[in-house]
Amino acid sequence: MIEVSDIRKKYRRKQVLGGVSFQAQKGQITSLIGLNGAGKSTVLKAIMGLTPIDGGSIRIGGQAISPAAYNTIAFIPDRLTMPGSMRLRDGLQFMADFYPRWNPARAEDLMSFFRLERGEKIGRLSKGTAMKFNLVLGMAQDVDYVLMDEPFSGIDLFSRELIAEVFTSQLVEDRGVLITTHEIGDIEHLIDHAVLLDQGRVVRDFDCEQMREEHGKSVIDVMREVYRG
Ligand SMILES: Nc1ncnc2c1ncn2[C@@H]1O[C@H](COP(=O)(O)OP(=O)(O)OP(=O)(O)O)[C@@H](O)[C@H]1O
Repeated sequence: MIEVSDIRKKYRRKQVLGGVSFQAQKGQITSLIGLNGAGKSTVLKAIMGLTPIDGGSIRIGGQAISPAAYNTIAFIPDRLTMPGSMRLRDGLQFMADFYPRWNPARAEDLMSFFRLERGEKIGRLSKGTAMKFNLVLGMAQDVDYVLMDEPFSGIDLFSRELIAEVFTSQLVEDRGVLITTHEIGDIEHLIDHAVLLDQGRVVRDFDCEQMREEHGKSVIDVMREVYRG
């Protein structure tokens, strides 16, 4: 489980996280939802140790964050960070050389699933294709948790559908997935748990099936209540 407890963060004088707490379980897809600027990316960066926090704690699999704990997580940022001059095959080789948890067989499966060409240059990929390759780089690691920052942003309908399909495939296995998004439509049917953020605070945190069964509400219904008042 990833346990985020009362984390706080200021950028200069601006409080961007005002005591955020939630949990993301292994074997579940948790979505961190919020409008632009709500603090979603900051939470992911805090979990990954990419930005310091001013208070609170983060535990992964019961341990405080440490280099060992990071071996159990893959982070998929909102854009590809590899140099544009590299070809996809070089990117895969880079991962094999530097990431001890890289699983080449799973990488092959994902490359076929997304119909990606190894000879293509990273710099020439369309936005959607770049995101698919980005997903390959994250999901082909043998880790317990995968964190994804806005994997659907700015991507055409059919690419979004294909990316959503990967979540229902065996490629996710029993990992814990934490996805940030402000466009819930594509993944509403896939997510198990929703955490709604507003101005750096958790305003709702619920099990999606339970919400449907007990209150007859979809995630979008709850979002309307929260964000439109
Ligand atoms: N490096 C930074 N320096 C100063 N302020 C920042 C920095 N990064 C983020 N912020 C501010 O922190 C707040 C939260 O930003 P964050 O990127 O976490 O939001 P988000 O929910 O991911 O938004 P979006 O959906 O637009 O990506 C915003 O007001 C943003 O302007």
